[in-house]
Amino acid sequence: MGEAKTVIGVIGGSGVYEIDGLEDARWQDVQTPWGAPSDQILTGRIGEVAMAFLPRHGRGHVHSPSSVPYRANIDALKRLGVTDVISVSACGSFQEAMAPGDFVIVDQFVDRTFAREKSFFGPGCVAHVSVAHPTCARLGDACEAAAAATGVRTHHGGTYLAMEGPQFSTLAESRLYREVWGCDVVGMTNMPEAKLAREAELCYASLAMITDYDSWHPDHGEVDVTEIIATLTGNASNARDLVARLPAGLGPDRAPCPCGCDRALEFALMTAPDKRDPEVLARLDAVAGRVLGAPDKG
Ligand SMILES: CSC[C@H]1O[C@H](OP(=O)(O)O)[C@H](O)[C@@H]1O
Ligand SMILES: Nc1ncnc2[nH]cnc12
Repeated sequence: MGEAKTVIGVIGGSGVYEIDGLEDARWQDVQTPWGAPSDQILTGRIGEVAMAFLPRHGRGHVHSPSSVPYRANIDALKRLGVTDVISVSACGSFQEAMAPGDFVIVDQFVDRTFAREKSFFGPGCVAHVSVAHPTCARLGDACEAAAAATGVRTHHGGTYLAMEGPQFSTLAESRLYREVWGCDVVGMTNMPEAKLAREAELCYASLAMITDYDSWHPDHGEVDVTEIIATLTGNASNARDLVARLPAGLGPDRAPCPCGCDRALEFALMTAPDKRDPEVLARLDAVAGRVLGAPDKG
């Protein structure tokens, strides 16, 4: 058996609709059993490492946080052979020290979203994976090393409050998330994305780009899109710079994930083999193919 190869998937959030330095670049359609992804996927390589880039909201920002086809996006990346997913996201900050322009390598989430499909599994094939540690430490460390090379101030570790949106938080919510729940950043998209990546046995790291102080900060007033776009315009190139440095850090040859992200389904399937629905199994061919084996053609 050949050695496993790294394939980096990048999900670009608000303000990040392209990546730099890609050779042999080509936009391609990817079909999935969960519908169409947010857009075509840009594939190519940086040096010896294969890359796949997907703009989360689509080019031209056509999807709202609630309408992003999260399952199709993760399935499509898995189908392309992606092993490691870097999510890039614009976020509000709940911490004075996490200032607009900074990066945060997020490692925990509070999921307050409620109007999204959150699992690949369900009736016909039930599974329960652990998301106690929802991000990959190895990939997070690689992001931190790449971030250090960009020179951007970077905070290692932080809790991301995922809200449904599309409206920003009320002042009372902003204070609750900051003062009572102790969250560090707020955004609208990393859930269920991170949970689905875990179900698909993909390593997942989240790079938050701080764009604002949400609404709690007495000196900064309430957040609005104009402020966010102004910050993104000045800083999105830093995220692209970080992404372009990742392949050199991760390298082309891939050892099994020390955190076990790539084996998340090992003991997760609950439905007895003779009770599993063949149609449901067929939809799981990419995300759970490793544990389910080839679908039954009969
Ligand atoms: C443009 S402001 C709100 C918007 O920006 C963030 O998107 P993403 O996480 O994809 O960078 C936030 O989650 C909202 O969707
Ligand atoms: N303050 C904020 N709340 C939610 N999502 C955001 N994305 C960027 N800033 C945000």
